[in-house]
Amino acid sequence: MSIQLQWLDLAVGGKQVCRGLDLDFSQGKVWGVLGQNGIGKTTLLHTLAGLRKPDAGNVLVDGIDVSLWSRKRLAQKLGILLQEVSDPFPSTVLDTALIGRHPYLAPWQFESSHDEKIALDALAQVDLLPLVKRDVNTLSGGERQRLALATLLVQNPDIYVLDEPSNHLDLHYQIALLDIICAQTHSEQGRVIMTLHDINLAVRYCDHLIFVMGEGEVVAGPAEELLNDKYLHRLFKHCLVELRNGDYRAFLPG
Ligand SMILES: Nc1ncnc2c1ncn2[C@@H]1O[C@H](COP(=O)(O)OP(=O)(O)OP(=O)(O)O)[C@@H](O)[C@H]1O
Repeated sequence: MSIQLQWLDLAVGGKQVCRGLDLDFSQGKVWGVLGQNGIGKTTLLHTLAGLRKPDAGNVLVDGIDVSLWSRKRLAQKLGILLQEVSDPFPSTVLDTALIGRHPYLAPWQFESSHDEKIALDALAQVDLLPLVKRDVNTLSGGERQRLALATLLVQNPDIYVLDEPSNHLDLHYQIALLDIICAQTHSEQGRVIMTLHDINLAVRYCDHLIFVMGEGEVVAGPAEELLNDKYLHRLFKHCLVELRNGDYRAFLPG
């Protein structure tokens, strides 16, 4: 499946996020969206997932405007991790993970043992099997984030749109979960598009980057073309020092 932005204009809260943005996500597998707090990264992600209308231009999924897809068909192709999840109703960890199967069920159809096996496999991947019967409202922040990512694995879309997937996760789970999610791009259609604040996670995982600079300016391209002083200093409004050890690259605040 393909996803493209065509002449996208987007503004929120009086701020221009992008202007005339053209982008074809088939050029890369794992895309990182970076920029300062409040610059419009979440707004951009919500727009490309069809949760918000652009001011002008289009988001095309398989060549069709995202607003014309049925939510159910779109959910089989594209899954989004929101920055904050809320659980207004009591639900177990397993029942929450099973929500990922809803795009594949008919109305009023109950989940089968096959659906449950898919959910249990995903919960095992994020080390939540011991907690399957727990109420989601009792989970820690990191456990809840692992459950949200497991629910997306159950949904199994081609395109993962992730708003700060490393939120609440300790170092071990940041790497473990991003390894699992990025491994989903092995198929021809597989894509990950994620906002990140940690430049070193972006260096580690992203082959393409989108820098949201402010006042409508967006720079996008292969990571190796964008990871340089010219852009990073402007992006972070802070000087960064680059460390290299063979192929390993890291950036520290100067
Ligand atoms: N409904 C709204 N009304 C007014 N302003 C809004 C609304 N929604 C978002 N904003 C503002 O739009 C700007 C962009 O918000 P957005 O959540 O896209 O930023 P972000 O780059 O994801 O930020 P962060 O890194 O802090 O998560 C922010 O200044 C936010 O306060």
